[in-house]
Amino acid sequence: MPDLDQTVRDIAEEMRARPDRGEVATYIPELANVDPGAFGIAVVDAEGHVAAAGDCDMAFSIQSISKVFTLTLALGKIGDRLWRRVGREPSGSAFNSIVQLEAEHGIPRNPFINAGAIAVTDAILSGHQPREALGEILRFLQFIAEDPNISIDEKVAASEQRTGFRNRALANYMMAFDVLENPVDYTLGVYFHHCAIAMTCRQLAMAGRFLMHGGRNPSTGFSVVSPERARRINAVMLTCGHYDGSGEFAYRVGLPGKSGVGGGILAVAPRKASIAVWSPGLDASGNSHLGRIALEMLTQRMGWSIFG
Ligand SMILES: NC(=O)CC[C@H](N)C(=O)O
Repeated sequence: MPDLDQTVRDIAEEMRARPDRGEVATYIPELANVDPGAFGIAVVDAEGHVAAAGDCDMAFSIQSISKVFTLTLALGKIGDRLWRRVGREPSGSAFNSIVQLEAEHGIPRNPFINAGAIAVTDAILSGHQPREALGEILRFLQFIAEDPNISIDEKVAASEQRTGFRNRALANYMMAFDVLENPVDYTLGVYFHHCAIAMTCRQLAMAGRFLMHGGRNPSTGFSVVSPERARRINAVMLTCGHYDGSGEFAYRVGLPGKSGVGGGILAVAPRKASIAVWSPGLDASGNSHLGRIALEMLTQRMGWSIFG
């Protein structure tokens, strides 16, 4: 098998040189200020070794990648009852689409499109103050990444608060079907802030370790979730983690993965690695353009596709 450190360094070098970088998201104004030339990658293997290169220690806005962690927390809180409020089928439509909600009685297709993630955030909130729910999410990330230096980028959160009209529409629409239980402003406040959590590739790859190890944090031995739950979260990441680009991602990369409009992707090679990549330019589905290409190279060179 090729050397992981060398492979990761090679990929970072190739990505840095590429002229095709995609388009940085501008609908959240603060995200538009990010350098499209950035590229970072970090891989934690089954032995806990970290291979990292490029801008792997630069913090970026994790955006929808946070939805993997909120899903994990919500399942921990209310278990399979969560699936009464949100489905687990791919949507085949954009991350912020509203069209399916009317026909499907306000139940979002899956926990990774915006509507679904807002419903998941509402389940975490369950009567608590927004500050408490947000603290819980942040502490969970710090715990699984074993790093207290993970925080919310308040500028990004404020920028999305100001411009999040579509998300407000989605939340109000679900409220009309009684799918949400807390005041819309509370739920959206927590949602905007957890999307605005800033992390480096290294921190994110560390945070994803429990998903490659049957739900266990390999260095501490602590069980974060059961093996069955880890498998299921991976399954939803594979089928829904890249919105209407999920089929393409499975076809090209062959791993469960979750993208965010900040340009990050967290991918899981079960029993082999937890991987984070970051390149801010996006493709037409709102997924990192070079992030996906880098992951495709990595899985090909390391032979890590779950499809053999
Ligand atoms: N795909 C994403 O990362 C979207 C998350 C972003 N906070 C939004 O709600 O639009």
